[in-house]
Order: sequence, then C-alpha cells, then structure tokens
Amino acid sequence: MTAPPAPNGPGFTALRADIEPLLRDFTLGEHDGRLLLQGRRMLVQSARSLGQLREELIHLLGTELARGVLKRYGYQAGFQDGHALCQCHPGLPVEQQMHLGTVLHQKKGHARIETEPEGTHVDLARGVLDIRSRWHDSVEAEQHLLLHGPSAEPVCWTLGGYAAGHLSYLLRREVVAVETTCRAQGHPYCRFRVGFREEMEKHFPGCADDYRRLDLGHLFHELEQTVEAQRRTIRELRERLDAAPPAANAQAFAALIGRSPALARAVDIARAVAGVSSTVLITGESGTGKELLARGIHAASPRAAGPWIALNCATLTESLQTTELFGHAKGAFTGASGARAGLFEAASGGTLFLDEVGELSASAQAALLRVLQEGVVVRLGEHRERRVDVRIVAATHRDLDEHVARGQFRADLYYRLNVVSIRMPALRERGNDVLLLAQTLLAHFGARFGRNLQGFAPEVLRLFLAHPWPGNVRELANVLERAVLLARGPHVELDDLPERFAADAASAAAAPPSAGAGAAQTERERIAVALARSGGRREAAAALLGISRATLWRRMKRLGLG
Ligand SMILES: Nc1ncnc2c1ncn2[C@@H]1O[C@H](COP(=O)(O)OP(=O)(O)OP(=O)(O)O)[C@@H](O)[C@H]1O
Repeated sequence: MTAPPAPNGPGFTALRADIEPLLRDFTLGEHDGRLLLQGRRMLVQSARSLGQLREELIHLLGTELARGVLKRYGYQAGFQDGHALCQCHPGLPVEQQMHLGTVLHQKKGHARIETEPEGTHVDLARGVLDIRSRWHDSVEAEQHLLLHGPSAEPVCWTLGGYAAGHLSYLLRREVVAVETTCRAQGHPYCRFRVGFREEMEKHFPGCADDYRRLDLGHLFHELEQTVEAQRRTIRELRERLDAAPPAANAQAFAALIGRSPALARAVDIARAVAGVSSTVLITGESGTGKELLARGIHAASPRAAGPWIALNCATLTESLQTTELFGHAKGAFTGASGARAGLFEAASGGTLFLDEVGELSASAQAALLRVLQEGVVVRLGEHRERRVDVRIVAATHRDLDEHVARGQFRADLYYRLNVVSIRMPALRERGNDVLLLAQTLLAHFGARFGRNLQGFAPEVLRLFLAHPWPGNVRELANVLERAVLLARGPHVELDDLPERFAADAASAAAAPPSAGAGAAQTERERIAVALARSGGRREAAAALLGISRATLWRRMKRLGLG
C-alpha cells in the first residue's frame, strides 16, 4: 500500500525518482536459493495459491472470520517488510520509507498503486494522515472474481492489511486501511482510504475490529450450529423414509415407468427427500430419467406450486452460464442494454434443476457455492446482494469424484451439492422395466401417430431384454418412435428395428447354446414376454404360461426378474 507523495503535506518531501534502486537488498541467494531482504527470508508464491487459501478459509470459517484472518496475515506481512526496509535504509526520511513500502508492495505483485492527490493530506508533524489511493489490478480482487464471482463487499483484505501493517510499523501508531470500493464489486479499480485508527473510526465505525484476534468461542458455536442443523436434516429424512408416502406425493413420480427394485429404491429416496429442502445430486448415465426424477422431487415438495426451472449447463458458454444463472446489470457487458434477473431469481420459491452440473465454469461454481452457503446472488456488474429461496437439484452423468480429484470441480461445492445423492440405475439394470417401458412408449407413439399397434413380436422382446441400451430410456424411446412409424402389421417386428438389432439377432442365433445358462435365459425370456403381453400383471402372465401365480413369483425371484 502505503503512502506515495502527498503534494500538500508540509512534512511530505518530494520523492526521488531513483528510489527503486533502494530495493537492491532484495536479492536472491546464489547458493541456497533463499530470497532475502535485509537478512529476512521472503517468499514468492503464485496468485492462485493465495486465491485457493482465501477460498478454503471462507468455506471453513465463513466470510467474516476469513476476512479477519487474512487482514491480520496482510498486516504481519506489511509490518515485517516495514521493519526490514527500515533496517536496509536507516537514514531514509519516513515519507520516503512510506513510498518504499508502496514500491515493494507493488513489486511483490499485489497491485499498482496510485495516490489521489485530491483528498490526500499528510502532515505527520501535526498528526495528520489521510491518504486516498487507487489500486489497479489488485491480485486479491482478481482471485476473488475467479473463484467466487462478483462480490457485494470489498475483498482486498490482505492488501489493506499490508498497508495498515507497514504504516503502523513506520509511524509507531495504529493505522487502519479501509477499502471503499473494490474491483470485485465491478469497479474499474479499488480505492483505499488510510489513516490513524482514532480518526478512521469516526468515518468507518468498527474498521479496526478485524485486527482483533480470532474469537474461537464464536467459531465453535457456529460449528455446533452447523452440525446440529445437519443432524436435524438426517433425522427428518429418516422419519420420512420410515413413513408411508403422503397422498400429495403419490402421483409426483407417476411419470417414471418401472417396477424394478433398482428404480423403486431411487424413487423412495427422492420421495423422502422431497419434503425437506436439501440439495440433491442425481447421478446416472445419460437418458436414465434423471430430469424426470428431479421433476418428481419438485412436484412432491412443498414448492410444487412455485416455479420449476431447468438448465442444461453443458449448452452454455462460460460467460453465458454466469449471466443466465445470476443475471446482470444494465451495461455490465457489451450488448447488455437492460438489466436482467438470472434463473436463480426466477426460480425463487421453487426448484432450479441444474443438469450436467459438472460442466459449470470455475466462476459459475464459485457463485453457485455462494448461493448454497449464503442464499444470495449478485448480478454481474452490480454490488447489491439479492436473497433467493431456491431448492437446487443437480444432475450429472459424469464421475464428479474424479472431476474433483483432477481439480476440475470444486470439492467444497461437490460436498454442498451432494447432501443427498440418488443414483439412477441404467436401463440394463432394471430387468423387466424395459418391457413395461416398451409397452407404454408403444401406446404413446401409437396415439401420437394414429397407429393402433397391438404389441411386439416375441423375438423383438427377447432382443429388448438382451440389448445393453447404452442410451437408456431415451434410446428405447427413439427405437419405438421409429418402429411405430415403420411397422406395417399389428405388431412391431424385427424389421422395424434399427439395423444394429438385426446384427444382435444374428449373433444370438449363431451363439452356441450353453446348457444351464441357456435354459435360464429361455425361461427368463418366456416369463418376460408373458409379463409384457399381460401389461405386467402377474396373474395374467402366469395364466399365459400355464403356471400358478406363486410358481411364477418363485421363478421370477430365482431368475432375478424382481
Ligand atoms: N422411467 C421412465 N419412465 C418413462 N419415461 C422415462 C423414464 N426414464 C426416462 N424416461 C424418458 O426418457 C427420456 C430421457 O429422460 P431424462 O431426460 O429424464 O434423462 P436424463 O438422465 O436426465 O438424461 P441426460 O443425462 O441426457 O440429461 C425422457 O423423454 C424421459 O421422459
């Protein structure tokens, strides 16, 4: 930070242009790789590591406590540098020492500092210190924008701390630096006001509070509250899982066709979690019905009458992700002719479904974390925080664990999203569901295209059961839409399926029969076909097969047809 020349202060002598060579003692040791300033070891670190540290502190301690820790860290850095510089140049007048500190602060890469002559008054002999300055390209604001997105408050905490520390050392009095506007708030540069604590307190009450030591009692209290809130959520979830589904929930998941235990498990968890407003992460392959399940959660929740908004994050560019989700002010970027609310504001009172959440950019991840932590959004180019009440259901077909391990997805965001996770099973794990779905989709497309098809040829059903369905239900729907359009007779035949099924059929016919497994497969297929023909009704299927309902049940259990 510190004080560059103040033209109107009597004790503030003009600075020499050659002051920078005074930093010559800032040398790299040749043998031991140590960077020294007057015998004190210095450190060069990447801007991102500061950003990451800030971010973890904010996540761990909350913004308020993190700000205090980082200001004190900056204060120590400025204080120590002030001491080292005074040792290097013991005879240098204090005004020049102040400038030297500014040069060193700049050289360390924190910001480019420019004094505002207007408003700056320094007359140390009379105890006057009021420095106004502009800080261009603050590293801290840059990192904050990168990792957290725009901020409603100034964020250059270590930088301000450094200024305060350096001047406090030089002037042997408590000096405070207050950032009045910040680049992270959307301003072109940051502005600081620096002065003695007593005077500054008059203009900025409480401005020295951050320099006090950490209040551990407060921290523990917050931690306890968080743990207790999580315990409450878990208790509530347990109770809901145990209770019978409430009537209002009954129809919410009706669109999800299937009776397999794997699907039932996913729906059970979704139904249980619908009533609380926890964030939910739905995982599973593409086309398994993640969005359908998310809609069910919304429909079964107390927010059902509120908005349901779905966004596929993969379809937007990085900059669009931020503006779509969080909105923007008028003139925030070229072409922003008017202010616009983002989807978070639009979804307030309801549910926002973030599909392909693994594709969110780093800045959108940071802003999303803020919404999850603090329940506020800041539109791009604005300073104002807007409170939103949105339930987030996110989905991904990716392995987010791996994404986190590779540093492509924030671990803290992952944990926040993953409060409850639901895995949608792949269609090939759902046994007979494929036949039930096929029947339903046949009726659906038949009605849409005016075709009255009665069912499927048995070999088609066999192929459906054997097919791995990499595209899951979406692939099945596409296959059936095409088949309904192509079918000439009352049943869907092998010819009506895409060519890959003909190849499957040929290889099935060519495969040598394998004793036990083959018999089981045939029995499984016969049962599956009977169930499909009878629309899933076991009694009718048993009658078709000529066995009792109990025998059918036993055989289904043995063959894993659930
Ligand atoms: N169990 C089901 N019953 C009825 N229709 C289903 C079922 N599962 C999925 N579908 C249908 O399959 C299609 C794909 O479903 P959805 O979009 O929910 O999948 P997704 O897992 O979200 O896919 P993606 O990951 O590609 O976004 C939709 O048309 C949906 O209605």
